[in-house]
Amino acid sequence: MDSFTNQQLQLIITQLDQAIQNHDCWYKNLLRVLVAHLSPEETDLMPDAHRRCLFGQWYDSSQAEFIKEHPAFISLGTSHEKMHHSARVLLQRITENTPIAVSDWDQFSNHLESMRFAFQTLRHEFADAVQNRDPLTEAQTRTNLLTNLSQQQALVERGRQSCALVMLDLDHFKHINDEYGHAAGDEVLVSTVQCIKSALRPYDQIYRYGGEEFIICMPDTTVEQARQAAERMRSAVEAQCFQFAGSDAGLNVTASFGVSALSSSFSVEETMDRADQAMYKAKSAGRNRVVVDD
Ligand SMILES: Nc1nc2c(ncn2[C@@H]2O[C@H](COP(=O)(O)OP(=O)(O)OP(=O)(O)O)[C@@H](O)[C@H]2O)c(=O)[nH]1
Repeated sequence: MDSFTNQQLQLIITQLDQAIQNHDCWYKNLLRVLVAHLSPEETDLMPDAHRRCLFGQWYDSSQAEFIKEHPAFISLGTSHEKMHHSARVLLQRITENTPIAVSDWDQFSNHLESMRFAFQTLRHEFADAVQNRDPLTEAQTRTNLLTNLSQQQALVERGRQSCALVMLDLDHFKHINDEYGHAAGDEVLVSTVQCIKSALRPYDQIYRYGGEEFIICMPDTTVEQARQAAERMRSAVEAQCFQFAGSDAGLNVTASFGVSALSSSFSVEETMDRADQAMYKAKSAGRNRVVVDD
């Protein structure tokens, strides 16, 4: 979800709502045809009926391109296709003027239910992502931080994977606000989060922990790998160059990083504390550096 912008998330929610509404209309019409033995829509009898309905057209369109790889979206497509195939079986009975078998109706109902469940799951996931996002930086808020970290710790405890936390804080950020204004400070925050996200893997998660402090959860990552990643982030942040009124030569910002392993030896809260302490050691040692918790 972190790879989607808020605008993309909002757009997909609107499109999903529209798709749900369209499907309800399609379903009402299907019932009408089945109950009153009317002639079915020709497109509903075609083997690729799932591509011809309004939802199918949207699903295959470039509008939905950016969520094509999302597992819940793929599962929605599968259940939608199955639902159309079983609806076609029912409609064929109407055209042949033969009774509908209860098993065929049950199969259709089950596929319809799975499809509606997939719709709701996807919508909920996207709405949840929007709700738990910091509107300025689009990093996640702290709402699900402890729950998500506890889940990661459970995987670590079962020996499934390693996991590392990286705490980072912009250096002398107050000076940027004081010297160039709050809007300039905001721009630095937004750009820095973008810059850090582009250095992360899709399943790493970045949370806004405080004003200019962020915490990154890196699943399947050892402390050494996290240190190297933090080092890459540190130099990417430092390479940014901002142009604000009064900063003719361009303004560079830096950040200090603390790295700690999420293990069974310490609680999630203690691990965050240790990453925080490592980050403060980086500040005390001169800032713009990465310190690993020892
Ligand atoms: N523009 C902007 N500033 C923010 C936001 N949230 C917090 N801040 C500012 O971030 C600054 C943090 O300052 P300090 O805690 O003194 O830290 P610092 O200046 O970065 O100094 P060090 O951390 O010691 O390097 C304060 O001036 C806050 O007002 C925000 O959303 N936007």
